[in-house]
Parts: sequence; structure tokens; C-alpha cells
Amino acid sequence: MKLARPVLLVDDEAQWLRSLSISLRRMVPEAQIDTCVDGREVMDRMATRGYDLVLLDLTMPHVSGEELLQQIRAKYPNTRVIIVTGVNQIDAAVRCMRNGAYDYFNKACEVTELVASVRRALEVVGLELSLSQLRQHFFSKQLQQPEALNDLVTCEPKMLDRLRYLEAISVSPAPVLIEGPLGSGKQTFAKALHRLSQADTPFHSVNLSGQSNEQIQLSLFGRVPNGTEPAQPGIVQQAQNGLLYLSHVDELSMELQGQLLTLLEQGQFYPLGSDRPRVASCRIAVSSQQDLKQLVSDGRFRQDLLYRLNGHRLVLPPLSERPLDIALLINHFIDMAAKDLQREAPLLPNGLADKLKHYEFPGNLTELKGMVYDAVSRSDEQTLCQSPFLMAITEQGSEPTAVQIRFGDELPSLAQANRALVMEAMSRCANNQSAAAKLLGISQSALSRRLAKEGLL
Ligand SMILES: Nc1ncnc2c1ncn2[C@@H]1O[C@H](COP(=O)(O)OP(=O)(O)OP(=O)(O)O)[C@@H](O)[C@H]1O
Repeated sequence: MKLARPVLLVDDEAQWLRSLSISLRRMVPEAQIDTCVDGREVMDRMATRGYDLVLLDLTMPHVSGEELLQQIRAKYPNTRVIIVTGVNQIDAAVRCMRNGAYDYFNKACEVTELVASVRRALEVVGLELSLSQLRQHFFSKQLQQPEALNDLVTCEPKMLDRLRYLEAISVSPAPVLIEGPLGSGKQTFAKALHRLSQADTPFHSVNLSGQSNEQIQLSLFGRVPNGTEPAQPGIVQQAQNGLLYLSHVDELSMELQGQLLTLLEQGQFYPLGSDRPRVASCRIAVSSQQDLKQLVSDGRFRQDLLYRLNGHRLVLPPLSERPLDIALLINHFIDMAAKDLQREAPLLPNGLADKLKHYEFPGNLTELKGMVYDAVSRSDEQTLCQSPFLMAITEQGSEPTAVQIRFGDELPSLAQANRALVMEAMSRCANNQSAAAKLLGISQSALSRRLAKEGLL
């Protein structure tokens, strides 16, 4: 969601101030507009309320815009200033830009140009703010709002880093891209982001997978009334000031990718049947199971959209790379299942979590949760029934792996093939020996011996 951003408009022409504030309130809903007709009051107003952006008229009685610009830049370096000039003041405007103004706007121009500049300035301030929060969080290593993250059970250091990052970006208005395999917790992270930022605003989620363009347009953007059908509001409109989470963005058609880009860049959308844009004011988080960079290389995803979405990016690892979390998650899901199924919570049998550390979990947390619910419903004693887990482990172990290797005319020797396989596994795992050993189905010490023997260490 877009967080409220305080903006001060300074001009001695009360009429201009009034009409500009109406336009900005309508077209940049996250801007919280205050006005000031007397330049002498500006620094006091700045001291009582930290403004993200000041729009400053250049020519005012008592104190000039140029003078105020200098004072604001000296005392409030994070505040952006846009200079508003009359027709013949280009030289002064250029001087102001040299002295740190963010932009300048000529009153004779279309107000939409000023609106675009205001949006850009607020976006920059938002990004700077989240960057400084990021630094703060990483240095403090403490979670600031642990209660908002209660649904995210983890003790893996790499996941705790992601929670800190989530807290840091919760103040930013920029879009968030969450990548991760099936069931790895993308939506759960999006919900936590919403709780961290403004829990009293709406959270909406739309699954973009398996729907036609028209269904998606209707559910996102709504429709204006036509001869046969009544008006229907879209979710973008309902999510005003809230968070809109779009899952499976990797499955969006090229046409809808363009519309999503308009929504992100201009904060505008078109209901079906209308050529009049509406203003959107929700923050957007999207998720993808596929690597979007790869999709861009394959020509299946727009690069400009990826740049836009990449405002903040979180990549969630598969559950098989979070072994420390397995016992914790099983216990968490046991409690949930026991409550939902109105049973006593059974105990986690010794050794089960360890056995599962070698299981791949193709469905990640969704799969583990399903297994635990099944196990709890089968448990008739005090201990959790193990059969759903053991069955999955056995099935995975006995599943034949289809290996297809293309050989040239000349076959490699066994030693050469071994060496090539080891090098390939190490390269796929970024030289992480324990991951490479897992890939090769041997122990880490066996891999280490082999690497030493081959002179690859
Ligand atoms: N860290 C976590 N702690 C506890 N439960 C979690 C955690 N992450 C996810 N879950 C639970 O696991 C299940 C799957 O999570 P979620 O729906 O967020 O995954 P997803 O990546 O969005 O799924 P999909 O790929 O299908 O869109 C949900 O029931 C969620 O409540």
C-alpha cells in the first residue's frame, strides 16, 4: 500500500494553491497535502511536520522561493523541493536545480506534468526511506515487530534475514516481487508485509493463473455499465490504500503485462468498457514460481515490467534448503491441525524430523502441512502417526530418475565422466559442497575426498 506522504504547497496565490491541491489529492492519493500562502511560515511548518516534498513558488513577497530552497536543503536534506515558476523564470529555475531542487515546473504547462513529477519525487523519498530502514534493520539484527510475523515460523538464519528485509521494506511504497517454488510461503510473506505496514487497510489477493485475459481484467479493473450488464467494481479499486497481492505473475499474457505496467508506472487503470483512466492507490506485491529474469531472456516477460516489479525482491528457498525449520514447522502444523480437527495435539515422534531432512518436498510447506493434517487425523494415540511421511519418503526414494546423457562418437572414460559430473554439481551449487554432495547422492566427506583426489579443491 502507498503510505501517506506529507507534501507542502507554498504559494502566495491562494486560488492556484486551492486548484493544485484538489488535482493532487485526486491524482496522487498517497500525498497528504498541506498549503501555505506565507513564505515566512515555511520553516516553522517544516519543524512541526516533516515533509517529504515541498512545492515552492519562486516569486513570493517577504521571502523568495530561492532563499527558502537553500534553507530547506540545509536543514532537511531528505526533503525534495519542486520549484514552481512563472513563464519567464527559466534562468532562476536552472539556478535552483543547481542548488538542489529536485525538479521545476512552469505554471503555464499542463498540471499532469507536475503530477508526474510529484509522483516520481515521492517514489524516490519512499525508496530512500526504505533503504535507510534496511540498513538500520540489518545492523540491529533485531525484529522490530515480531508479533506481525507470527504466521512465519522459522529459525533458519537465511529466513530470519528475509523477515528483517520484509520489515525494512514495509515502509516503502514500491512494488514487491516474491519469487519461490510452489508452496514456499510467498502469499504468507505478502500477508505479513501487509500486517507490518498498515493492517487496518484491505488485503486482496488475486490468482492470475489459469484465467482468461477478460476474467483477469474484470476481476482487477472492474467494468463500467453497458447495455446488458451492470457496473462491477474491480479489486484494484476495492484495495484503495491497501495491499494487492497478485500470484503467478509469470503466467500473465503480454497484453496484461502492459496493463500491469501502466498500473505500476502511472497509478492508473481502465475498467472494461471505459477509456477514462481511474486512479489506483494500492501497493502491489506479486509472486512468481519461475525466475522472471529467465522469462525475460526467453522473450516471455517484459523487461520494463520486471524492472518496475523489482523495486524490492525476495527469493524464498525451497523447504529442502531449510532443514532447521522442519521440526518447528511440523509442531506448528500439528497445533493448527489439532485445533481445526478438534483433537488433542499428538507428539512429534523422535527421529521423524531427521528422516525428513533428506526428503525433497516438491510441494514445500503446502505439502508438509497437508501431510501433518493427514497424520493428525490418522493419529489415535499420543504420538503423531508417521505413515504419511514414511510413504512419501519411500515413494521418492524408489522413483526412478530418468537420466539422459548425450554422448559423442567417442565415449569418455569412467574417470572423465566422474570428474565432469562432480564439476557440474559443484558449479550448479555455487561450490557449496554439502548441496553438491546431496545432488550427487553421496556424503559430503566422500565428495570432499573426491575433490581432493581430482585436485579440484
Ligand atoms: N514460514 C511459515 N511458517 C508457517 N506456515 C507457513 C510458512 N510459510 C508458509 N506457511 C504455510 O504454508 C502454506 C503454503 O504457503 P503459501 O500459500 O504462502 O505458499 P505460496 O508460495 O504462496 O504457494 P503457491 O506457490 O501455491 O502460490 C500455507 O498454508 C501457509 O500458511
